[in-house]
Formats: sequence, structure tokens, C-alpha cells
Amino acid sequence: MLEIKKLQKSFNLDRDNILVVFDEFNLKIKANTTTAIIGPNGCGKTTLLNLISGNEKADNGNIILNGIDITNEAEEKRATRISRVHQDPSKSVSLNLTVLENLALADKKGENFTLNKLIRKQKKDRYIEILKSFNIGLENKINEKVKFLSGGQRQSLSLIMACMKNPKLLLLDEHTAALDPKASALVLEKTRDLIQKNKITTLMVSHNIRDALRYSDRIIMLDSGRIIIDRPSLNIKESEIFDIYKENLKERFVS
Ligand SMILES: Nc1ncnc2c1ncn2[C@@H]1O[C@H](COP(=O)(O)OP(=O)(O)OP(=O)(O)O)[C@@H](O)[C@H]1O
Repeated sequence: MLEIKKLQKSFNLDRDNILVVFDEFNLKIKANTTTAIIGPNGCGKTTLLNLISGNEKADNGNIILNGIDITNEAEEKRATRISRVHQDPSKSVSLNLTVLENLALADKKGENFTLNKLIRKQKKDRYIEILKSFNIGLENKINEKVKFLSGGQRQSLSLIMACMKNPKLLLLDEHTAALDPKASALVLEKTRDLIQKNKITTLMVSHNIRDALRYSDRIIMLDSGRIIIDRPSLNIKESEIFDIYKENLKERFVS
């Protein structure tokens, strides 16, 4: 359902230096699966999500979502089908608006509206139901500004908002990296529930190999824009990933 064909992306660092991040990069992602993307700093994880979401433009190649070539589509247009949750909540939610106002905004993604007309009683009841089903007490904080919520509550809200319009593709960009271990575990559990319930195809970038393995069907490791591991998550151990990674680094420095 997501197909990336011969993707190329370089950045002009200065007049004489070009950094090639992806050179003829190919990837196929099956519908209703969760794929974890791991790899060292600078290997291209965020750039890949930026290219898929339209935040960065590809130099060449194709990105095809559900049979439609979206390579040249504007980010706003893609956003009606592709949702993203960032590590930094201020990129996903409006911190100075209330929980309810944020939900109303997410509900109107891709449409023209005025905020004060949005939150009618009927809608409010629906939003409260959605929050209740998440089961972390957010329904008691609907009129609270998001900046006063805990990190875990904020990321949970970001996630609910990202999934509200049933996206075809969900991009999780280290969305629990800034949380403490307990909040991170809670958000990851809730993420899995939401993805499974709504059957959302998901790409999850993570630096935590254990979480990546536990919460995905397939694990991909990138190194310098190349795939060096591509395995079902059930068929690979954390230690094996470290070994392959170390071996790859060694080869790179020897050659
Ligand atoms: N806008 C940009 N201009 C120049 N170079 C960039 C730009 N965006 C990314 N890069 C470079 O591209 C490479 C890949 O970056 P990217 O952020 O995708 O890596 P990453 O795997 O997400 O790393 P991290 O784990 O540190 O977040 C890095 O060398 C980075 O410095």
C-alpha cells in the first residue's frame, strides 16, 4: 500500500558539498502493518518521514500510497491521508488551546471553519467519548489548555488527533522519546491499541530497539540511507540487531 521507488534525496550543505541521504532507495510497506525504522543518528529516518509526509521534496523517484503517486503532492493535501506524531508535542498540538479545541481542529483537518462554531454539544459528546475510550482520564481535562497536561497526556492527545480522521498512513517520529519510561510504555500501549482497532498502516521511527521490536510487525534498520536489516520483528533478537549493526560499521571503516 505504500511503495517507495528509486527515491533520491540530497542536501546542498554549502557551495562545494552535497550530502546524499537517499540514492535509489526502495521500500514496500503492506497495509495494516506496523514497521519500525531504527538506525544511528543521521542515517535518514526523519528525512524519510519528511519525504513521505511532503515536508521535504524528493529529488527523484516515486512515493505511491494506495496506488496514487503522491510524490509531487503538497504537504497539506497529503495530510488528509497521512498523519504524523512528532517527538515535540508543539508540532502536533496547539499548546495554548484546550483539549476540546484541539480535538475540534483535528476533526476539521482539510476543511474551512471558524473555531467557535465548531464545538457544538453533539460534537463535544463525541469527543468526550473518544477521550473516555482512551482510558487515561483526559475526558476530565477537556477545558484545560494542553500546555498544562503531562507529557504522556499530551502525546496521547496528539495520537488521538492524528487518528481521528482515519488516516491511510500514520507516521510516528520518536513520539515517546521525550517521555519518562512509565509514560512512554503507556503511550506505546495506547498507540498499539489505536492502530489495531482502526487498522492503520504505521511507520514508527524509534531509537529504542526493544520498543521497536515489541511494538512492530517488521523492523528495518537504516545506515547511511541504506537498509541493512529488514526482518519480521518476531524473528530477530535485540542482540542480533546490535551484532549486525557493529559488523556493518566495521566493514564501512575497513573498506
Ligand atoms: N534540511 C537539511 N539540510 C541539510 N542537511 C540535512 C537536512 N535535513 C537532514 N539533513 C542531514 O541529512 C542526514 C539525515 O538526517 P535525518 O534527520 O534524516 O537523520 P535521522 O536518522 O533522523 O537522525 P536522528 O536519529 O539524529 O534524528 C543527516 O546527516 C542530517 O544532518
